Order: sequence, then C-alpha cells, then structure tokens
Amino acid sequence: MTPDVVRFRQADLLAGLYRRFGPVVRVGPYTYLLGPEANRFVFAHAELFEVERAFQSLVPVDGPTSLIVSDGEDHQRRRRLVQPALAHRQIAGYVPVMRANAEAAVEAWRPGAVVDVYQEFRRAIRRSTIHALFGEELARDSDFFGAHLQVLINLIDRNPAVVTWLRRTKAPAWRNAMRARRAVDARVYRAIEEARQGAMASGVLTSLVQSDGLSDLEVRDQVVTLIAAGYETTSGAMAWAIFNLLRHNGVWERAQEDDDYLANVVNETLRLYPPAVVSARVAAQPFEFAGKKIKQGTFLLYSLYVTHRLAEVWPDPLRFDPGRWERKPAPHEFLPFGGGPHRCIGAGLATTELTVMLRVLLQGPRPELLPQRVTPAGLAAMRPRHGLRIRVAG
Ligand code: HEM
Repeated sequence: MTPDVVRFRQADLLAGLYRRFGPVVRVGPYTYLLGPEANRFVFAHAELFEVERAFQSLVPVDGPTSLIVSDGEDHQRRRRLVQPALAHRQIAGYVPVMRANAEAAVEAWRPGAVVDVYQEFRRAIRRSTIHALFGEELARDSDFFGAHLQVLINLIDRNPAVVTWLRRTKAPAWRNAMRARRAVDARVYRAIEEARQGAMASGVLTSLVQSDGLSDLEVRDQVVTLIAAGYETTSGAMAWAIFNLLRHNGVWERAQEDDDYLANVVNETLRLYPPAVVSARVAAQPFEFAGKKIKQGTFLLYSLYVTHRLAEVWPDPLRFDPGRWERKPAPHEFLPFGGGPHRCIGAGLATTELTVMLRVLLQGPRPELLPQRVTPAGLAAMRPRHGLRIRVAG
C-alpha cells in the first residue's frame, strides 16, 4: 500500500536523539547540531565553520575548487562569478527552456503507459539546467553527462571510508568512476576552449572564462558542480512533489487552478522531503553551543529534515498541509536550501523549475499513482529509492 507520508528511518532516529539529548548529539565520528536554534547558530556564525573538509566526499565529482568545497575569499570570489547567472531576472529568461523540456518529456508518454516520473523528470531537469546555464550545444550532450555523472554519483553515495579504500586499492569501482570523470572533463574542457575562443554567445561559461583569474580547473569545477548539484537535488524534489499531488485527495485539482496553492504545494514538499536531509560543516575553531564544547576539527551535521518535522515548529508535522503556508516561517525553521553564506545558490532556479515543470504536468489529465512501496534513499539528495511509478491517463 502506498503510504500517505514517507518516513526516513535514519533521520527519524536523529529526531529521537534530539528529543532525548537536546541539540548537540555525538554519534560515532559525527556531532549533530539539531533543531531550529542549532540552524540559527550555524547560519549566523559562518566564521566558526569550514566546508572544505566537510564536503571532501564531493571532490571526485565536483572537483577541488568547486564552490561547494570553498571557504573564505576563494568562496566569495567564485560565488560572485556564478551568482549573476542565477539571479532572479536571468531565471525568468530560462522559463521557456524549462517548459519545453518538461513538455517534450510528457508528450512522449503514451496514454495508459506506466512511467517512472522520477527518472523522466530527472532527465528533463538535467537537460533544462544545462541548456539554461550553458546553452543548447552542451545540452545536446545531456544524456552523455547523465550516464557518466551517474557513475561518479554512485561512487560518492557510498560511505566516505569505503570510497577512500576504493581509491587506495584502485578498485574497479574507483577506476570506472575516474574513467567517467575523464569523459566528463574532456567534454567540459572542450566547451571551455570554445568559450575562450568566443564561439559561445552567452551563458555562465562565457562569464566564467571572461572573468579575471579563474583557471581552467576552476571553471571546470564550477560547471560540473552546477550541472550535478542542479539536477540531483531538484529531481528528487520533483518526484516528491508529484507524489504529494497524486497521493492526497483534491490537491491535484486545486493545484491545476491556483498558482498560489501550487507554490504552497512546492513549499510543503520541500518541508516534508528536503532533498538535503543533512548538511555538513567542520569546526574551524573550538566553540561552545548549548552548553557543550565543540573541538576544532569536529565533523558536524545539521539536519534540515529533523527541523522540518518537529511538532514544536510545525504543528501536526507529518500532515501534508499546503494551507499551513499562510504563516511565513523563519529561515532557521524552513531551510531546504540551507542558510548563511553557503545557502544554495540555485534555490531560485530550482523553485522556478519545479513550479514550471509541475504546471506542465498539471495541464494534462490526472495520471494514476500506482500502488507501490515508496522508500527514501540518499542523505544529500533524498529521492524515492525505486523511483515513482504512475499510469498515464488513457
Ligand atoms: C530542490 C533543489 C535543491 C536543493 C534542495 C538544494 C539544497 C542545497 C543545500 C542544502 C545546500 C547547502 C547549504 C548549506 O549547507 O548551507 C546547497 C548548496 C549549493 N547548491 Fe543547491 N539545492 C538545490 C538545487 C540547486 C541547483 C538547481 C543548483 C545550481 C544550478 C544548486 C547549486 C548549489 C551550489 C553551487 C551550492 C553551494 C553553495 C555555496 O557553498 O556557496 N543547487 N544546495
């Protein structure tokens, strides 16, 4: 039987620990900073934390100079260069590309067919993100990127200790991943070369190569980061939104007619199913929080999922209720995109993409959500583990 609300056992355990022990909980090598006050603290005291060591596990995909693993001045400089392409005004210009990609996916479905909407929209979102940010030429290779990046994503999805062991022993999984990375890199470096020669008219790549002082490696890392971070998380959110639209009575019909309601469905989806279940930091210096001393170098995790399902912040938290968005939550209560100086740079793009693509889906007749086990997977980009199967209206 398809559940009403999907629970992530691992993250629910954390909520139990928060209730028992308060906001600072040590589990093995990790220290969790849990609850709204911990979020507020992390966002307000960026100087106490670093992300470079916290997100080392992403380096095989995103590269050593990626925005995601950058601190201090390097972070500011790289973020400043990427930001303009993700500004509000630019995003509005990407809408036709988003819509066209969603339409191409939906129009290919035969009436009565069973489709996995997670995979279908994942593909559409990847193509649309690459097209919007880097142009049509690179978007033609979207499936190529998808195939190779998947090998790398599968690698970093594993326990970091296992990844280290695979690297040291040069195990087949590591060698495959490095082969995939070389293929991705060759394509991206070719695009960088073309952009340097002025062959590309616009896009983030042009502004990155035109900016002073960014090496080819830095440009490569930002490009791959934006592609990978852009579709991994958003496609998980898309699947959860479709699950909510189809699982709860009347939600699909109301969302068809009311844009504000659809926006609330998206928010309520990001509350119950924040793709980043946790985010990480490393203590850059010793500090104290909630009466507990944290040593320099401690690996810290703060949890979006736990906060989003706390009854003291969200009454009746497991109820899917788009109506609750009459109240605007504080940034430490609703944080699907994190917060502080490392807050997701693609938040606006992701929200627009979700809304535009859902609107395309909602224009057609209501599909049927097939009975299925829906279990979550992935702490960095939570998705339905086995996808999400629907039957297209006949
Ligand atoms: C629903 C979709 C998305 C979710 C839930 C999401 C979530 C997040 C979270 C939680 C962080 C870490 C914030 C922190 O720890 O403080 C983050 C960072 C980041 N995200 Fe997203 N993201 C999404 C879509 C995107 C998109 C579409 C892009 C780009 C096209 C993107 C690019 C990035 C980058 C580059 C960072 C690092 C920012 C920095 O350190 O300055 N994300 N995202």
